Amino acid sequence: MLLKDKTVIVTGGSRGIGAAVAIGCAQHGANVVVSHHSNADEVVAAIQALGRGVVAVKGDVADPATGSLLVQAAVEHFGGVDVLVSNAGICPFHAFLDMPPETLKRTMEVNLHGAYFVTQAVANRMKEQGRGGSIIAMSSISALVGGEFQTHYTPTKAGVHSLMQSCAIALGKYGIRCNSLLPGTILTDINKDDLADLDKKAYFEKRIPLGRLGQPEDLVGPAVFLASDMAQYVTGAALLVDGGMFVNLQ
Ligand SMILES: NC(=O)C1=CN([C@@H]2O[C@H](COP(=O)(O)OP(=O)(O)OC[C@H]3O[C@@H](n4cnc5c(N)ncnc54)[C@H](OP(=O)(O)O)[C@@H]3O)[C@@H](O)[C@H]2O)C=CC1
Ligand SMILES: C[C@H](O)[C@@H]1OC(=O)[C@H](O)[C@@H]1O
Repeated sequence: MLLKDKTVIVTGGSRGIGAAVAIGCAQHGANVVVSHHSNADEVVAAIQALGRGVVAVKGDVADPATGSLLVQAAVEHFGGVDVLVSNAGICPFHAFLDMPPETLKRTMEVNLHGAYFVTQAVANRMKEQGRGGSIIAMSSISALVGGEFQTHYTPTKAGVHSLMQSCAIALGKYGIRCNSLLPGTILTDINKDDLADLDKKAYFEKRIPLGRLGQPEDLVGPAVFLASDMAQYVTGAALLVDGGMFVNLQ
C-alpha cells in the first residue's frame, strides 16, 4: 500500500492511461478525484469496488477554473490533496502544411495550458497544506522525437516535460516534487485510428525491444512509484516507459 490514505487527482482519469493510473492508485490505498470531460462511471465503479473513496469531476482542463474545482473536490471529500497526475490530453493527427489553426490552438490549450493551470491550482493547495506533495505530468516519448502528423502535439509534450523541470525548481522549497512520465506507444483510444494502419503498427512492434506495444497498465507502477514516498528524493526527473523503443536505432 504505497499510497495509503493519500489523495490523488488524475486528470483524464476516465479512459486509457488515466483510468489505469486512477485505479492503480486506489489499489495502492489512495482516494481518487477523477477529472474527466465526458463520463467516468466505469472508473468510479471500479474504485468503489476496491473500497476506496472516489469522486468524479467533469470539466475541461483548458478552462483555468477547472484546476480550482478539482482541488475543491479533493478538499471537500478527502481533506486535501497529496498527488496530481496531470494526464488529460488529445492528439488529433493531422498533416503540418494544412494544419487548421483551431486544431493547433485546441491541442496546445488542452495539453499544455491545461497541465499548467491544474498544476498551478494543485501546487497552491499543497503549499498551503505544508506537507509537500508529488506532481506527475504525462509527457511522452514525443517530447524527444517528432511525428509527421503530430507537429501540433509533440511541442505540447516537450512543453509539459519542461513545465515539470521548472516547477521542480519553483516548488522544491515547499517539498513538492515534480516529474514527468514519457510513455511510448500505448494502446488507447487516442491512437486507435492511427494504429488501424497495420503496417504502422507492425513497424512499432518491431522497433520495441520488449516486443509489444504498451498497455495503459504499464504506466501504473511508474506513476505509483513517483507518487509515493519511495521517490522522496526524485524531482525534475523524466522516466521513459516505452519498452525500449526510444533507444532502438538499429
Ligand atoms: N496512448 C499513447 O500512446 C500515449 C499517450 N500519451 C499521453 O497520455 C495521456 C493520456 O492519453 P491516452 O490515455 O492515450 O488517451 P485517451 O484518449 O484514452 O484518454 C484521454 C483522456 O483525457 C481526457 N480529456 C481529453 N480532453 C480533455 C479535456 N479538454 N479536459 C479534461 N479531460 C480531457 C479524456 O476524458 P473523456 O473520457 O471524458 O473524454 C480521457 O480521460 C495524454 O496526455 C497523451 O498525450 C503519451 C504518450 C503515449
Ligand atoms: C497518440 C500517439 O499514438 C502516441 O502519442 C504519443 O505521445 C506517442 O508518442 C505516440 O505517438
